Amino acid sequence: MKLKAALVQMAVTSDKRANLETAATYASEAAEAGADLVVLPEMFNCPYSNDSFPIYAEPEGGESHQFLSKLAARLGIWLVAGSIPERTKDGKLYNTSFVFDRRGRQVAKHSKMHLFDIDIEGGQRFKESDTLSPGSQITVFETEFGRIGLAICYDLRFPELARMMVDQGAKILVVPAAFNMTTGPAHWEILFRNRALDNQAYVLGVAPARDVNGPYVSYGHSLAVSPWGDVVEMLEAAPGMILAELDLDYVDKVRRELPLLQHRRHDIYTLKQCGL
Ligand SMILES: O=C(O)CCC(=O)C(=O)O
Repeated sequence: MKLKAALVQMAVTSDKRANLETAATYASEAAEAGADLVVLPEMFNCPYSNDSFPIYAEPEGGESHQFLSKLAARLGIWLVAGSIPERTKDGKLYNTSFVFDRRGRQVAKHSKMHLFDIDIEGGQRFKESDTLSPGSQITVFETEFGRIGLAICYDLRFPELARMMVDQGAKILVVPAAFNMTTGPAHWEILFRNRALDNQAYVLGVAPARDVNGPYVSYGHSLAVSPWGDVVEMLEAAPGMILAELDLDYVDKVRRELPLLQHRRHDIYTLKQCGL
């Protein structure tokens, strides 16, 4: 079974409505080209900054959520709606990705579990935990193509999380993300290829286009990696879209021929999900 995925590397501005419209334009183009699944970047409706998150934050069911739900229904696509700052009833903020099915129903929601607090000498600094709270759910959702796992940006650096999504049946991992000009050139492609190899899964990374005048300069380089670890397609820094065909039978073939997931020594070590 095959599905067509569209990876939308859009320019993100400080105008929320304009960002939603840009996402809709790409999604319409993708649907016209036969895309089954459209993926938007991390924080696609808001500048990536701690100053902006509280201002742009919305509850589940807010303006962006309604817009995206209608968009998915109108186009008849699966929509992994990048991420937006979400405000919950208790007033906390999360970096949250909503997923809508072809009828516009929300079928999943992932809040970034690992907050991006780094301070690289002479390079990137950021402290998401100044404004955001971490999510605590591992997110896998069911489609007619099988299960898809969802993580956000820095979450990708934690191989345990990817492996747990795969243990829950995911053959595709979708990662809205926004690496920067310090860690992007150094680690972006390696990490995506690593997770694909570790788990023999398709891994999709979707970033905002680079804006050198923005508060946070995105590395871009949205990419699709195959379960064999090949980069199927990768963009550079400019706005654009990848349309990639994902072959789920190929995932099965790679896992059958090189059965590393079955070769694990569960008698020696194990990965367990903690009760909350
Ligand atoms: O892990 C990285 O290097 C970048 C992560 C990041 O930018 C994020 O989580 O938003």
